[in-house]
Amino acid sequence: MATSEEKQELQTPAIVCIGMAGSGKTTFMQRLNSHLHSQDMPPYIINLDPAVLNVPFGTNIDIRDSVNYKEVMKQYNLGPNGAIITSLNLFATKVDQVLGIVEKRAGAVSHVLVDTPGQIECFVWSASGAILLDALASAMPTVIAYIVDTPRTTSPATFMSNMLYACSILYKTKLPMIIVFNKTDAADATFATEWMTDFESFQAALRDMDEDENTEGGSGYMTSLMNSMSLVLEEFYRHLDVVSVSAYTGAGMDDFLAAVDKKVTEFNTDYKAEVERIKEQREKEMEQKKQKDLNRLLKDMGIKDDKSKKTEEPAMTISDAEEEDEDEDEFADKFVNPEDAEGILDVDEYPEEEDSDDE
Ligand SMILES: Nc1nc2c(ncn2[C@@H]2O[C@H](COP(=O)(O)OP(=O)(O)OP(=O)(O)O)[C@@H](O)[C@H]2O)c(=O)[nH]1
Repeated sequence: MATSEEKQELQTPAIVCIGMAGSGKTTFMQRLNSHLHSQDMPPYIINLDPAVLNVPFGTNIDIRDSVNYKEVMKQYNLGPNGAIITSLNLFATKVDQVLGIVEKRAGAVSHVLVDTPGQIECFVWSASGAILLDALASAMPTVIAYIVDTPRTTSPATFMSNMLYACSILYKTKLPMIIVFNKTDAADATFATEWMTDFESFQAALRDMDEDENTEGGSGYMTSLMNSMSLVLEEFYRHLDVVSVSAYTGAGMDDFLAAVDKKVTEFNTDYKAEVERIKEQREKEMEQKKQKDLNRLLKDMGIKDDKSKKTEEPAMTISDAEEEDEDEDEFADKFVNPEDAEGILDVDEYPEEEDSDDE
């Protein structure tokens, strides 16, 4: 892994694509990938969706090479969402390894692109999602691209729900966010940018919705609730950059990259200190918890074996406990896809890393 000095120098942005199922994350990544390649700026690509069948572009690290989603479902008797969370948990046990590879590569690429599962909550609200995002953010400027399906967001009620979701992700991840209105070839996103910048225009849309009883949410209560919510969201909108793109036609890709550059500056000035503080606090808490658990274990084992020997000869030593941790790692290793000899490491790329970058 890179030293802390190298870490400070690493300015390659990581773009984490998050969005509701079908919003176009994968297609957007595909378009961004080809756009960057066309400008001689190849990115580094990570797929964190264990359940996706086909990824229409080459990936450098793919969770599916390390964790067999269907096997996880079978062995743990889990449904689709539980299996996604468990697969991410297993993958997160290797976060140091993954980060080591990304850090080595990141200096030679323009961007690190990360695709996530469409089941947003499985990633954003899971412990493993937080671990993976924290790890990325501690290594390089990390930006969330929240992809919105524009044609499906034209009603004020759906628009507000989507923005509230984005708002909760911003506060959960504490990372700079760009709202990407995708599919603008099918529906122009001007209405959305207007609603976000001009409170009056959103109020007018709400009034129209209220008058038309056939539209969703056309009740007085809903309109009044949304009126109040939109006031709350005004503050949220101030922290965002908004771009309109079409993953199909490629429109808006340069605007998106300009917004990323802006967010990288913001990350370095406003977010980095907070990310470091959270990381330190989490490490401290984990260390305290580990120590507490170990003390409790030693105490329990001592009482069980021989009370008089308790202080002189504990039944379990720290190294025993560490061995137990290693056993847990071996357990996680079993989920590494046997077809991939290198486990979590990209087979094509890992061997050449060793010579060139190790110093
Ligand atoms: N018209 C139009 N359709 C798009 C665009 N981007 C994606 N789509 C379509 O939207 C659908 C979903 O796209 P995906 O890229 O699979 O969406 P996703 O968010 O990755 O989906 P999940 O991984 O299931 O969450 C597909 O049918 C795409 O062809 C776009 O810019 N314009």
